[in-house]
Amino acid sequence: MTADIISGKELSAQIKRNLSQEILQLKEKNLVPKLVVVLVGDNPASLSYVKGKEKAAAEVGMDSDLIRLPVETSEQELLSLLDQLNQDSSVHGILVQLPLPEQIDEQKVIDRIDPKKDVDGFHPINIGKMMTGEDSFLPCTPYGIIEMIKSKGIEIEGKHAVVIGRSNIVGKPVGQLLLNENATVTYCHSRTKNMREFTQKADILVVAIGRENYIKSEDIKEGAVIIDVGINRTVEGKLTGDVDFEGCKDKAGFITPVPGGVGPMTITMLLSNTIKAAKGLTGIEG
Ligand SMILES: NC(=O)C1=CN([C@@H]2O[C@H](COP(=O)(O)OP(=O)(O)OC[C@H]3O[C@@H](n4cnc5c(N)ncnc54)[C@H](OP(=O)(O)O)[C@@H]3O)[C@@H](O)[C@H]2O)C=CC1
Ligand SMILES: Nc1nc(=O)c2c([nH]1)NC[C@@H]1CN(c3ccc(C(=O)N[C@@H](CCC(=O)O)C(=O)O)cc3)C=[N+]21
Repeated sequence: MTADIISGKELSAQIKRNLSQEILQLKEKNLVPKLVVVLVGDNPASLSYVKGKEKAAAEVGMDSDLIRLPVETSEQELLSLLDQLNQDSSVHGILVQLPLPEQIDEQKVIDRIDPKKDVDGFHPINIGKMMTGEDSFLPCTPYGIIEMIKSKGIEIEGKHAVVIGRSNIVGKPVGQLLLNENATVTYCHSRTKNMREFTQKADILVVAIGRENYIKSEDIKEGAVIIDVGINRTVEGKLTGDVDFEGCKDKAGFITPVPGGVGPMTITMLLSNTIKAAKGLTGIEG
């Protein structure tokens, strides 16, 4: 079997065309959705993601601002900035790039963002609503993954979905969204024993660990849907995922590449959430 490759790049381009149209309509009603990204410090990987977000916002005609703060910024300074952005009615979406320097408590920062502007979907209010199935901002990476699976007409209901990784930003919420879609969900993590027994039974396998080539063809089931979230840089400086793509592509039914897979979808869903925030805050519809 040769897997059907789910291109996040192509699906993103399609979705962004629709988002551009929607923004044109909002602009006719004098609403220009605006995203503000806050980056503390100068981690090169973070800077490169943040640049990607700005570029994508410009592509769809959205306003965006990047606020860069020095690495020694105090927690109080960042919280005060968030209070200001929460108050500013021209700002619809706020994203604080993670990870933050160690003097800053990440959870305190996330908790301070107005849930109506929380386009990352990390605020406890939005996480709670996601769990109960209420309308909310869905975390961008998990949201993008569901859209990728659905774009291929793959049925999620009744499937055994296995998620490797249990971070608050990827693993936990992607399992919850798969559960909301009526999959049977298993989480694996660093304390899981005999992980291969789970991965080999997965109809849908989501890998979000951060280790190059961790999942190999012998770990997966024939015909499975393989979603590779990992972003790793090889010693040669190339981007690569957590899955051995070459080894798995002849056994899987569907597989996502890195780059060009989940990453671009994360950014696209961020744009989609920002439009949703702009509409929700102003009551203006496209
Ligand atoms: N494409 C995209 O849009 C995005 C990609 N990423 C990438 O996805 C990857 C994961 O990110 P994130 O969730 O933030 O990472 P974290 O480091 O926060 O979490 C990693 C998770 O993987 C688990 N884990 C680590 N090693 C193993 C192992 N050997 N076996 C089983 N489980 C293991 C950890 O388990 P435990 O909890 O027990 O420690 C933890 O739950 C990274 O490569 C990151 O760069 C992240 C966000 C967006
Ligand atoms: N508050 C917050 N929200 C996030 O959503 C968030 C974050 N912090 N911190 C870091 C992670 C990581 N992340 C990525 C987004 C896009 C790509 C992406 O577009 N990757 C391209 C490659 C980009 C390149 O070439 O460097 C791809 O996979 O094709 C990757 C990773 C969002 N994150």
